Amino acid sequence: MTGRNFDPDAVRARPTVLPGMASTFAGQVASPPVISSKSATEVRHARSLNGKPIGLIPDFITEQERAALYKYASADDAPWETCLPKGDVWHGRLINPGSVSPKILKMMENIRKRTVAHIKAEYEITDPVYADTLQLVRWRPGDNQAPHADCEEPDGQPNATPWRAFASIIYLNDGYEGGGIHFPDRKLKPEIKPRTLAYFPSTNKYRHGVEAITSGLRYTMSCFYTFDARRHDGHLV
Ligand SMILES: O=C(O)CCC(=O)C(=O)O
Ligand SMILES: [Fe+2]
Repeated sequence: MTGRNFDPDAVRARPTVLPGMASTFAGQVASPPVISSKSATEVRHARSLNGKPIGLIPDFITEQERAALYKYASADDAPWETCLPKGDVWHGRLINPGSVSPKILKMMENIRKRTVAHIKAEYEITDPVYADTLQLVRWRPGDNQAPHADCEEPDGQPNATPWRAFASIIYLNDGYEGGGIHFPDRKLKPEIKPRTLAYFPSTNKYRHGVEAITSGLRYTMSCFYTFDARRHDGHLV
C-alpha cells in the first residue's frame, strides 16, 4: 500500500483547535482555558493504549443521525472552511464546530459523547479524556492520506499533534469509490458501511492511511481525543 496512490503531503495532520487559532481561523472555537498544571511529560501518552484493539462498530449512529449529518455536509451551502491556505491538503475540506448550525452541533456532541463512553469502556480507560477535534470532513476525488500515526512520526518522534491518544471516525455515506481506510502493517482493510464507527490509538502500532477517492465524495465525522486537559476543544465529551 505505498506509492502512487498517495500524495506524501497528504499525511499532514488535520489542523485542530490550537492556542491563538481563534482569531485567524473563523469557525474554530476559542482556545479553552488551561485547566491542568500537568507538564507534557506527566500526561498519559497514547503508548499506554498499545495493544488495545481497533474498534469497528457497524450501525453505531442511527440512520436519522447519519441522514441529518450527510444532508448538512452535502448541501450546496455547507460551511466548508476556506481559511487554510489554498495549497493546504485540508483546504475546503473541514467543517469546524464554530460554523455548524446549533442543531447539528448538538447532534455531533451527543454522538461524540456516546463514542467516548464506548471507547473508554472498551479500552478500560478510567482517566479523564478530553476531545481535541470535532469535525465533518470531506474527501473529493484524488484526496487521500498516506499511512501515518496520529501522534508520532515513523521514527517515534512526536509529530505536530503529539497529545493525541486515540481517534474516532464515523462514516456518513456510500456512493463513492476508493477511499478505503487501511492498516498496512496489519494487512487490514476493513469493510466500512455508512453509520460505522472506527476507532484506534494514535501510535505507530496503528499506522493507517486512506486510499485515494476515485469517484464521488466521502464524508466523515472525525474526532481526536487526548489525556491532556490543555488540548480540550471546549466542547463537551
Ligand atoms: O477518514 C479516515 O478513514 C481516516 C482519517 C485519518 O486517519 C486522519 O484524519 O488522521
Ligand atoms: Fe489518521
